[in-house]
Amino acid sequence: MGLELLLNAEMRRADAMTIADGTPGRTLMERAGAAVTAAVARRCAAGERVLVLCGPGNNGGDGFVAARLLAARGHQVSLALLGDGAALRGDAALAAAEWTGPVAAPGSVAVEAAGLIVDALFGTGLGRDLDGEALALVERINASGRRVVAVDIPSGINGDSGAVCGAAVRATHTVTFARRKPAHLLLPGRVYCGTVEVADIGITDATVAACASDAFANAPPLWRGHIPVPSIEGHKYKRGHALVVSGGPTATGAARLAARAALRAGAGLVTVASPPDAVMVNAAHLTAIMLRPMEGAAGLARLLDDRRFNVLLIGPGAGVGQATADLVAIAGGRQRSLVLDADALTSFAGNAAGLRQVVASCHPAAVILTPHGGEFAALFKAEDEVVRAPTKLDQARRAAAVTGAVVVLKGADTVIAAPDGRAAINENAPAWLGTAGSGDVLAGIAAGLLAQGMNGFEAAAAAVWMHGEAATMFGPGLISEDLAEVLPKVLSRLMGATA
Ligand SMILES: NC(=O)C1=CN([C@@H]2O[C@H](COP(=O)(O)OP(=O)(O)OC[C@H]3O[C@@H](n4cnc5c(N)ncnc54)[C@H](O)[C@@H]3O)[C@@H](O)[C@H]2O)[C@@H](O)CC1
Ligand SMILES: Nc1ncnc2c1ncn2[C@@H]1O[C@H](COP(=O)(O)OP(=O)(O)O)[C@@H](O)[C@H]1O
Ligand SMILES: [K+]
Repeated sequence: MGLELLLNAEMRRADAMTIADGTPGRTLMERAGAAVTAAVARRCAAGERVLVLCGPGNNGGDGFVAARLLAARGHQVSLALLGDGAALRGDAALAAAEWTGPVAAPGSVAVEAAGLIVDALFGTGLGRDLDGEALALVERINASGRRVVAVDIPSGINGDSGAVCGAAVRATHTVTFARRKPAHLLLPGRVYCGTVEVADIGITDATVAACASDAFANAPPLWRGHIPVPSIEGHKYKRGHALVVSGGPTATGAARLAARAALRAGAGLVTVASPPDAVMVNAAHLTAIMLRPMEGAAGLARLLDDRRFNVLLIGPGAGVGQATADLVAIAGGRQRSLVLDADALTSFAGNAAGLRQVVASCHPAAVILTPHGGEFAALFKAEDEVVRAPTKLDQARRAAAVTGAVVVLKGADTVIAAPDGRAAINENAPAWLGTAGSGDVLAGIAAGLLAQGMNGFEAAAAAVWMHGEAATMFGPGLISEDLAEVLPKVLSRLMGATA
């Protein structure tokens, strides 16, 4: 199954195209119900009690199909319908007509008595917050502690944003169709889904390609072909030289974390540019990484006269204020690839337009911005269309469009967005990656990949994935210093897979 993600409207279009191409909607619903049935059957012994809760739309239709097929397999199935059976329309009405068992009202069923619950209340058609009977039912499902298989999306989760609309079913497993939706990856939706399975219901890859809008799950097939593989004929200068700007004497560690990650990610050389009063602190801790003194923006400008510095990373430990904004502006005018993180971003709080100018002055070199949620909110506080975008995916995409940079909006569900509209949602970061300094390491990995000539979007997406993978491989107890040391294992797996 491809990595494309389908928004609600795109999924509706894919359904409609498939129907127009000759597969009746009722057939799609039958396949969807069959996939749910198989998922339930894998979790329940024959004869076990299954409660199917159906809603008023086609999600409920899938539930009626599953109920019929589960009963035919010998399960004890009871079914409740939210709303009036006579109000069912289209395929859902046809599926309901084939269910010959009783249809109960939700208020009259003992949710706790079920071995497993099938949640077929709402899917991609959820139109507003749950209230009244729907809200009460979802609360009873969650209080029951029963296993729940959700059809398409746990009811109450918005498929585009992953947001909880009033309340949402906490599923143990979710069966979705054709491709995953953003809500299966974005928080909080992802944690409500349990495990997620994608069932093929006959929507072709060509139909998905025609309907999808360049949003993907972040995984190696998106960028593996761009990962630089060192050549026997190469040398260190062919692998790029990253310059990482250090903070003052009491704030040098962040730059060194980033510098080491850039070197481990494969940059041929890495130099830390240090304020003069921090040079001895940095010198005491650097070995393979080189060190140059740098006095303010004029000092940075002089260093950048050396064309071999092809990537610059500013932000970790830099301090918020005009001095850091000046460093960024100087770097921008020199057409080098840039990674801007942390304080470099906050120094442009409310001034995304200023950052846009810097990005434009780097062209055609790539610029990657790596804000966490707080830095993002500060940077874009004057850009209504960014901060008010309805989903994290939209926010990152609009931020990329506004600045012209690749934006990495971090979190457990990091979104990477390019100005051309491509976007990826990351899902491999373990919770223990949220540790002091791990963002500095991410910025360093991105700089290391850019130094080797990777394009901005691919470098950013690969960096985020490698960062998550390194943390997963290391396991709990991780501190930021550990991340770069696991990168060789991550890289050799990636390169092994290209061979
Ligand atoms: N042909 C198709 O379009 C297919 C659709 N499929 C299923 O159909 C689902 C989408 O069906 P629909 O578009 O009918 O949408 P849903 O079944 O997700 O929900 C729409 C229905 O719920 C009501 N509703 C929405 N929000 C509500 C709320 N907060 N409180 C109370 N009522 C609310 C709407 O008025 C409407 O009746 C998918 O998630 C998938 O499960 C599958 O059967 C595959 C084929
Ligand atoms: N709960 C979490 N689960 C997974 N990854 C997380 C979690 N919290 C934070 N991260 C990741 O950890 C990194 C933290 O970056 P950042 O907030 O800049 O921290 P720092 O400033 O300490 O370097 C980001 O890559 C982010 O995506
Ligand atoms: K559902």
